[in-house]
Amino acid sequence: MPSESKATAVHLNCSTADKPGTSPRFDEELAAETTRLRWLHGLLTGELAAVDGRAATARATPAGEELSARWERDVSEFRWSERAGALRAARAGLCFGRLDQREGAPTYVGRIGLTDPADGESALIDWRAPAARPFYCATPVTPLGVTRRRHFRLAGTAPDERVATFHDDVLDGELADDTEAASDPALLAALKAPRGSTMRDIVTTIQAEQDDIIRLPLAGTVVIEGGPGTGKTAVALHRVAYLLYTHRDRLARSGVLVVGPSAGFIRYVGGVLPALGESAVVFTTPGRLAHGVVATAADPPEVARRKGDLTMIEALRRAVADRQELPAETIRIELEDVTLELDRATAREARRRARATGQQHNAARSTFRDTLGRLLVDQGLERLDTRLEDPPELAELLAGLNLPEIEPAGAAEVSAELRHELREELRAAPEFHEAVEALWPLLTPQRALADLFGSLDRLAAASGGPDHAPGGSTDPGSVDGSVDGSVDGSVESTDLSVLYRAPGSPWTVADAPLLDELDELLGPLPADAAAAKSSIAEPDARYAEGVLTVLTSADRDLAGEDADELRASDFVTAEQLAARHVPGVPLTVAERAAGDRDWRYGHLVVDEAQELSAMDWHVLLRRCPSRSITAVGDLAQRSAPAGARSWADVLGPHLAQRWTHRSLTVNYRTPAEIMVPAAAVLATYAPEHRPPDSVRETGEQPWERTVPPAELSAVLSAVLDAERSRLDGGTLAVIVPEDADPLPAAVAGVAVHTPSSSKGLEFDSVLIVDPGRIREREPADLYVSMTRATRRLGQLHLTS
Ligand SMILES: Nc1ncnc2c1ncn2[C@@H]1O[C@H](COP(=O)(O)OP(=O)(O)OP(=O)(O)O)[C@@H](O)[C@H]1O
Repeated sequence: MPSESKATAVHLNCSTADKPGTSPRFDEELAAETTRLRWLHGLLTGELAAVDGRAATARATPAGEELSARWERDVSEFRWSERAGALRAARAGLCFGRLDQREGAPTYVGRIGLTDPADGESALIDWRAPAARPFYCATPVTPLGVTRRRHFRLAGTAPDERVATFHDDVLDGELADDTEAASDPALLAALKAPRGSTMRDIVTTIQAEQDDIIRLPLAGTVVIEGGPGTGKTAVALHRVAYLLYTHRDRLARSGVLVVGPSAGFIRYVGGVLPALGESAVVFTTPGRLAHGVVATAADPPEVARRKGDLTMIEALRRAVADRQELPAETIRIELEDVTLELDRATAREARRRARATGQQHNAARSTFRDTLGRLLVDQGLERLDTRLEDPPELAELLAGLNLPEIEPAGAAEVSAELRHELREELRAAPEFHEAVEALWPLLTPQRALADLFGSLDRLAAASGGPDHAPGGSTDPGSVDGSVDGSVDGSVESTDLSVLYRAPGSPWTVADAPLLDELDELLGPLPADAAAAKSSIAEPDARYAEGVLTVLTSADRDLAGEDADELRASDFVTAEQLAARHVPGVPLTVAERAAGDRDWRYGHLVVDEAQELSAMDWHVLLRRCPSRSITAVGDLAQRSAPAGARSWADVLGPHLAQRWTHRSLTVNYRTPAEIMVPAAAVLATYAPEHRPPDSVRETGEQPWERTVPPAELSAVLSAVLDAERSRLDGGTLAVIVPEDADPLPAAVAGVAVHTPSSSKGLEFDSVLIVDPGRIREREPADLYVSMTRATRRLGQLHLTS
């Protein structure tokens, strides 16, 4: 770009009424902006070619056997490929704004930062850079040095995009008018546009109150609360992009975990971060919190409440301790010359020693088995010794003869040999192994939980209390510690019988954190642990050690003097890193993190956070030791029985007072006409919550109709036909009660949701069938359903 046009700052006060063709001056400027946009595309194309070339060169570089060379090559290839990905993602809609300052040349704001190679000056500012902040925050009252902000509307496809039109906010002294958000044409155009099947990013129109939250510091936990449509999800996702940009060195390695309410929601929002050029993100749902399990079923409310309570942590510890049993009757093990008796005292001693190791249940089993074996061999030796002794009469006679003491020749050897024989025999005895399996079984979380919920006795033992000592015994002396030594029988008992269910029942969402907690208590099966260890080749382990050293020293540089900062080694061990590193397969952080239960993320985002139970939070926080968390939610939309009634209730036990609260108040989704009846529903069950203020009106009133069930099919068919014809490329959804009867064929081809599956989503047109039933079950569900609509809402009531 020639430098004089780069420096030109034409202070033309274009009103929002300006359109191409309405003034020669406007058209001239439009052409100049398009020229500049094309120049920026040229820069991007040039950088992309250079970066692709560097990635290819790095890939082709032979690194030999030298581990540090391999590390350097891999890092280099990864970094160049990452930049190439970000450049590609930024092509569409590359530059969307311009800032004219009181001094100096105008700056251009876009989806990525670009530099002019001719002079090394910044040609385009990344929207996340501090210099771009005035684009979102400057107001006539606080102009932040900006005299004019220009929003571009682009047309065409990259690299041939053009500026179709632009709109200026004049922030300069007397010329400035205090423009309301609602009169921002770029925002209104974005809000009026028909919705697609996936969420779009909002980089071009982020509002000041949203930008404030997006740019909050990385450290600490923030709860963002706001009514439906206030942009909580959008803000949380853009905050992730901002954090990855600002703290790339730290977060791109550890990744960010985003938890959303459903798989449908994740599909809906999953494209936003890739579109912003970010990939180090893992998405999951509460039903997937346990490794290897996808739980979708729901529990009855009282069961979900109980499962979501933190008392389950202690109950599960007791349930695991209960699997470390004493035999009800003495178990006899017949060996060749002697019968061994595995009685309660022997088992108790072996259990005491195994528990004292402090290891997880599955790892501690080998101590239990080996101790039991040793005690039984001792018992066998004792029994054989006694049997070999002379009868008492003979011993008396021999004593009377007063013969000199005869040293038993090689007694020690005889005993060692005998011990060896007994040990081998015991090792080969199936009864011994059956006894070990019965008294201290190897357990997966799934088996442990299914066994627990399928047995009233086990549930009683896990409930605690004086009558239910874990470990198959009411003998108080038998409760001698736990897997981690913390079960002492003193914790208050909880009646868990409500959790009983028929064996073979599907996993529920509320089971997921319990399975994860059990995973923590049980640990891997020894075979898995051994396999994981042996699969780590020696050079890979050394490679990982090297990586860890580099990362840790880089972290130290980043962390400065702050002793509270976590280092790479706080998150991973070299062994874990090696296990995650597959030579020759450069997995992304997201891929590696998603496949690793023990991965510790650098930041955690929880969407629809009001739905999470205390147990969900408990297991999630384990994945984020830095407690760098963004939680977004709305207590008025809570329908999960174990969800949050107050943020202090769910966060207090984990974070005490160490979290902050921010609010969003403007509804960018639901038009005012729809918010009126939605607010009326809210007032019936949560009058303490203020509905958000809609940013726009559409002039279209929501409608309601009552039909007899027999006519539902015909009415639905007619209504849906009419809606389809008005969609104009937008989206339509029917929302039915959670326990609805199958819908008539008329809805074929239309997205059908329940209130819970519609959480976090939005559609241009929403039709609610049988709202009375939805409300009867959970009034918040009706509020959620009504506020999914961006344009039209209809409700079909059924006569009883
Ligand atoms: N600044 C903005 N510019 C353009 N669109 C926006 C802006 N803020 C929010 N929106 C749009 O408003 C809609 C609602 O946003 P979002 O889904 O993030 O709200 P929410 O608070 O998470 O809603 P809910 O709690 O109901 O799920 C989305 O289409 C989003 O893209």
